[in-house]
Formats: sequence, structure tokens, C-alpha cells
Amino acid sequence: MPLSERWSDAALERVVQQRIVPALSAQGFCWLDGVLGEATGGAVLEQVRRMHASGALKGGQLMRSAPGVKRSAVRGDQIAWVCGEERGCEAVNVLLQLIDRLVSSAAKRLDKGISHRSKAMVACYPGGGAGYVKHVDNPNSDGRCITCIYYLNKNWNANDDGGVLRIFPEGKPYVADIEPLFDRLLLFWSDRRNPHEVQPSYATRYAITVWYFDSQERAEAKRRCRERTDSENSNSSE
Ligand SMILES: O=C(O)CCC(=O)Nc1cc2ccccc2cn1
Ligand SMILES: [Mn+2]
Repeated sequence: MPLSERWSDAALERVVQQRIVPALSAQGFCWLDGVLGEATGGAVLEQVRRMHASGALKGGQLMRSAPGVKRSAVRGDQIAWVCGEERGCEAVNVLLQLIDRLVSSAAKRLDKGISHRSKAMVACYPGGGAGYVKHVDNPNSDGRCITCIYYLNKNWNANDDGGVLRIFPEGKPYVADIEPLFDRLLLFWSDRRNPHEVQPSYATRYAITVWYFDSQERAEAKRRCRERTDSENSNSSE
């Protein structure tokens, strides 16, 4: 089935209204399977594999690291940031445009002012136990509102390969274990409602992540940042 038919406006609205909005409202996260289909999903996987083989993926930076803590002990991913317009990212761009449509429609129904998103972070956990310790994507209101992760891993068996994304929904007595399966799209609130970790991976694990910004929270974060910079400048010039 061509993507245009799979994701007609009517089909998209149905998924947003019946799956995404209720799940985000009730539990704070939602995943969809069979998002792009074998052909387009496979094209995205091929493009990510090429990026990995070309050495374009580099060790991700740490936000804040304790002295002496090895980066890979905190996060073992190798990443590249793409906007989707780059040569060799045409299929990635198809994915990003679909996620944009889904999030834009969901934001309207959730009365969220989502203004824009980050570039896409293409990530590879190279196996050998690489993972990502428990963390919150946006713990301090930096503007990031919804995290969307598209997984690309065919024939993934969590018992052997690990790499499960475990979400610890705030205040809930349960955890959610999400396997990074091919053509799966996961969405969740980026703030403290959803601490999560990537359990050690023992096979190459690919994912593409984008973050959508709440316009008001982003503007507020930028204002605080400007104020901090201004006060640091005024202090240093005294
Ligand atoms: O691959 C997955 O299942 C999720 C991995 C994950 O949480 N990645 C991640 C990556 C990040 C990179 C920069 C800043 C914050 C970040 C937060 N989370
Ligand atoms: Mn994260």
C-alpha cells in the first residue's frame, strides 16, 4: 500500500484521535507499529546503515558528566544530526514529514502550542552492552515537549539482543518495556513524567529521534538563558 494511501488525512486523523491522543493523555506515551511499511522503512534503514558505515555517527556528548565518569558508561550511542534535506536522507525526510503531520494533529487536539522541532538525531548503539542510563530528556523546562523515536531493528530479540527502552512513568507502579522493533514509532512526553533508560544492547541498534518544542516553554527557556548570560556578562565586567 503506497504511503499516501496508508497515511491519507482521514487515516492519520483516525490514528491521532483513537491512539495517540488517548494514550498520551492517559499514560504519557504511545507507540505505533507498521508506520512506514516494509519498503519505505527499509529505505530509511538502508540510509542509516550507510551513514553508520561511512563513519558519520560519532559518540554523543554528555549533558553533564561527573569528573572521571567514562562517557560510554552513561550513554553508549553514536549519533549524527540531520535535517533530512541532505543527500542520502530522502527516506529519512519522508519519515520526518509523517511524524510532523502526526504531532501537529495531536498537538491541536491536546491544545499544545508546538512551534517547531529539533533536527533528527540518528543514533546507533553498537552492541557490546552499550546503553543509556536512566534519565529525563527535559528535566528543567528547556522547551522540549514530545520525544518521538523511530526504531529500525529487524529480527530484534530482546532476550538475546537487550536494548529495551524502559520507561518509568512518574508515580505509576509499573514500568513500560518497549522493544526497538523495525518500523515502530514511539512518542512520549519529554519531561519528568517519563524517566527512561536504554538497557544494554548486544546487537547493533538503530533509532531516529526528534524532539518537538512547546513554543511558550521554549520562549521562556530562551528568556531565562538570556538573563543568565546578561548577568554573567555584567558580573564579569565589574
Ligand atoms: O533509543 C532509545 O530508545 C532512547 C535513547 C535516549 O533516550 N536517547 C537520548 C539522547 C539524548 C541526546 C541528547 C540529549 C538528550 C538525550 C536524551 N535521550
Ligand atoms: Mn532520552
